[in-house]
Amino acid sequence: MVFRLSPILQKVRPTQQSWLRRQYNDPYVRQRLSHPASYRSRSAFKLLEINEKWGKFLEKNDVQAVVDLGAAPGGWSQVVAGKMGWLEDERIDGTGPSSPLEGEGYGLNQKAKDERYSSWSVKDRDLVDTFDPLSLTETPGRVGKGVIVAVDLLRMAPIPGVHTLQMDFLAPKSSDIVMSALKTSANPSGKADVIISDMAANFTGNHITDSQACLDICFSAIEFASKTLKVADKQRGLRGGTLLLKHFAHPLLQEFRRRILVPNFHVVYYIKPDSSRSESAEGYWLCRGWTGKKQVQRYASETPHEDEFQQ
Ligand SMILES: C[S@@+](CC[C@H](N)C(=O)[O-])C[C@H]1O[C@@H](n2cnc3c(N)ncnc32)[C@H](O)[C@@H]1O
Repeated sequence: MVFRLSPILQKVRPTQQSWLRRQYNDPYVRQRLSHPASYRSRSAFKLLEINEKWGKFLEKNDVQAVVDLGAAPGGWSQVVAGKMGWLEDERIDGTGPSSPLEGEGYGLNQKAKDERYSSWSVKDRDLVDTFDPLSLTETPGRVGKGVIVAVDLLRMAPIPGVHTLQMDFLAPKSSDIVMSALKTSANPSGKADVIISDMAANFTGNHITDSQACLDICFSAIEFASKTLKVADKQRGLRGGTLLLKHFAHPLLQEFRRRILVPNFHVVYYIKPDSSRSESAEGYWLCRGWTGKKQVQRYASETPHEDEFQQ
C-alpha cells in the first residue's frame, strides 16, 4: 500500500513527513503494532532475532540471572521475561486480553501492583547504602525462573518478573547496586548468566563526542561484566557468561573490541540484525563464554580524526 499523507498531515514539516513515511513503511513498526505480545519497542525484534539466529542464548536451562542495561521502555525486558517463563503466552505486557494477569492490577496501588507482578522499581537515591534485596519477600504465584534486573535513567512501567532500577548506570556505585539486586534466593551467587546492553546516549551530532560517549558506555558495561558474569568452569559443566553489547561503528570502538572483548571471551561476533535500520551505524557484539583472562582497564586512546568516522 502506498503511503499517502492526509490533508492534516500535509501541513506538518517535511522532516516530520519523512519520519511518518519511514514509520509507516517500516515492517517492524507494523509488526510491533499488530503483534499479540504488545512489545513496547521496535528494539524487541532485534533481541528476538539475535537470540533466534545466534544460539538461543536466552533460553539455555542454566540461565538464571539476566541484566538488561538501558532497558526503557522495556521491549528487551519483555522478551527476556517471556523466555524465562514469567509470562505464559505471547501476551507479554501483562495488560492485554489474553494475558495470564488479565483483570489484575486495576485498582491496586503501585506497591501492590509491583508485588503482584514480582516487579519492583526503585530509584538510586532511595537505596544507596540501604538496599537489601534479600529483604524482599518472594511473590506468591510467581511463574518464572531466576532473576531479571533492568536499569535505565527513565522510569519503566512494571513487567512481571523484572526488577527495575531507575538510575544512571555510569554513576559511581551503580554497578554495586545492580549486583546486590542480582543476589536473591533464586540466584544466591549474585552472578549473571547474561548481560544485554542496548544503552545509548543521546546523539549530539558530533561524531567524536558521540563515539566517546558510546565508548564510555561500553567500558561501564564491560567493567560490570568483569565483576558479575559467570566464568566458564569445565569441571562444573558451567558455561561462561554472555554479553550482548550495542555500539556504533567507529575506530575507537573497533579498538575496544580488539583490546578488551576479544581477549576476555571465547568468541565475539559482530551482528547487524535485519531489524536494525540499514542507515543506522549501530551494531551489536555478541560475546560468548566469559573467561576473564585479561584485566579490564580503561586505556588512553588517540581520538581519531572526524574523517575516520565510518557509517
Ligand atoms: C535504545 S533505548 C533502549 C531500548 C530498549 N532496549 C527496549 O527494548 O525498550 C536506550 C536506552 O538507554 C538508556 N540510557 C542511556 N544512557 C544511560 C545511562 N547512563 N544509564 C542508564 N540508562 C541509560 C536511555 O534512557 C534509553 O532508554
